[in-house]
Amino acid sequence: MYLVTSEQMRELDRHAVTSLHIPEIVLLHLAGKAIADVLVQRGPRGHIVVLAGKGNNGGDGYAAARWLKHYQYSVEVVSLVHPETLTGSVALAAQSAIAAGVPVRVYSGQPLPEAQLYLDALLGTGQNRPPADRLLQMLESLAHTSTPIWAVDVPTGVDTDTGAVYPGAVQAVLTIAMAAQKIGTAVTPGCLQAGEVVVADIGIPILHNPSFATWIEPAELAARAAYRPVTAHKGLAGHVAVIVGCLPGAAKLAALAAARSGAGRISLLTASAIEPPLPDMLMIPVNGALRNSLPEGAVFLMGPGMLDAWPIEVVWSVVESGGKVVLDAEAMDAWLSAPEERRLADPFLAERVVLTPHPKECARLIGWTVDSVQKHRLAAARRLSQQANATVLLKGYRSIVNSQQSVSVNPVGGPSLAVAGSGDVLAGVIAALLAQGLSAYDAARLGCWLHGRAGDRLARRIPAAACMASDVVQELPQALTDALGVKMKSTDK
Ligand SMILES: NC(=O)C1=CN([C@@H]2O[C@H](COP(=O)(O)OP(=O)(O)OC[C@H]3O[C@@H](n4cnc5c(N)ncnc54)[C@H](OP(=O)(O)O)[C@@H]3O)[C@@H](O)[C@H]2O)[C@@H](O)CC1
Ligand SMILES: [K+]
Repeated sequence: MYLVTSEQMRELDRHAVTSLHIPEIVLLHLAGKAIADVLVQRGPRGHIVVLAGKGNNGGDGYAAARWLKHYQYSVEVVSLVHPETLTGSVALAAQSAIAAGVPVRVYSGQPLPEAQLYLDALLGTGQNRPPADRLLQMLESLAHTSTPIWAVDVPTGVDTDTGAVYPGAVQAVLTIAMAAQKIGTAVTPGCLQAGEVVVADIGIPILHNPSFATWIEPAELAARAAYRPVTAHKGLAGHVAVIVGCLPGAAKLAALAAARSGAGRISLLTASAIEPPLPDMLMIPVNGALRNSLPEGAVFLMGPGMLDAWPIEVVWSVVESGGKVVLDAEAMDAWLSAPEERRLADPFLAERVVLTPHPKECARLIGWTVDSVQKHRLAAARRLSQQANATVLLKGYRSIVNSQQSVSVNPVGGPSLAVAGSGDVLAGVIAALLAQGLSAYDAARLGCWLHGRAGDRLARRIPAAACMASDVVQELPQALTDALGVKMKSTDK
């Protein structure tokens, strides 16, 4: 499922209006009907107050009010501007609502009328600045009400394209998105304002565009990675080589996760013996230079528990060896410390190298504050992907995977994963998927989905506060079953 920006949505709207000859007012009426229909199915039966702005988002609101009136609801509109000042399709939608008997009041700072539900049709994809003046005043009074709010398309005060949240932003329990979900409501912090998002089909075709962001949908990726012919042997499922740092526990967790995610063979490259030994893994002792011990054709995982155990040049030589690589923790810093011409030398590096930063690491690597990374997660992931010339998985709720022009958002995962060692598990899963033939982008996408799903499964049995990273490893086989669609649909969170 696609996640679109305001510009991409405008392009789709334009296509519907100009190429398919669907008048804009028809789209507004269809949007209004879609909103009213969701309300009939899921909303309260009492008085509905529609808060309408001057643009087409307000037009959707007027059209919804007209439909609600038609369905014999008690409904009124509170408008930010005088209806006579409206122009174009929104003016037509307002006239239609008024003609149908919907009362319209102009907001001038008075208390909002009591309601069972407020419908936020103030601003949608046209918002281009933080709310101010009268609008901000209305938003502040909304912030103090306990009445539920549903947002039309995008909650007012949430940036459609970045998910940034402005002061006063509407806190919705439900957002009804027209034709496609807007990306700002899929990523944090915007998704936290949007509540549940329902996409309404109002007849606007979603023409495929390779630059659309998408939700991660695991079924096809999982089927590719997990396919085993009857003649399968371990050599078909690749080899993951985990390079052990000074904290071997982290590498062990990653190796166990790789084993539970389908890697055919797993080796631990270590300078000192690991006790107790892991029976399912091969220990490769490193005596002298690491680069002389690297097994051929393996996918390398560096970073978990590494601290500064290996010199920077070792990380560079592993990345430049031509194989697939997962870099986490300090190994990412080592790669980013390579001179730019070295980092950018291979134009296909992002197809085989994955970085898995959490927000603090991402901030350190691109020189932003953690706060700016968290407010602009899409931009931060893109920046790091460009700077590192690699696929980047920015961890955290609604993880983002960015590879060159492609962006995906992970719909699953939650607080049970916020535990030490969880990132090591994730890195191990991704390394296993790379070993099974997925590209860096696909392995990062399926990896974070499986990891998130394992965490969500765990959360059904154990409170998030009591989850351990090794518990997540135990859930990985079931998460893979889910991804393959055997038990649950991919969209079932
Ligand atoms: N087009 C179509 O075919 C369809 C559209 N649809 C619906 O229309 C919505 C998009 O409508 P839209 O483009 O008219 O923008 P909208 O969000 O209503 O804003 C209006 C104007 O407000 C202004 N403004 C901006 N920020 C502001 C701020 N902070 N505080 C105060 N004012 C601010 C700014 O104008 P400015 O003041 O800058 O001149 C802006 O132009 C979309 O989300 C969907 O709901 C769908 O039903 C399908 C069919
Ligand atoms: K809105």
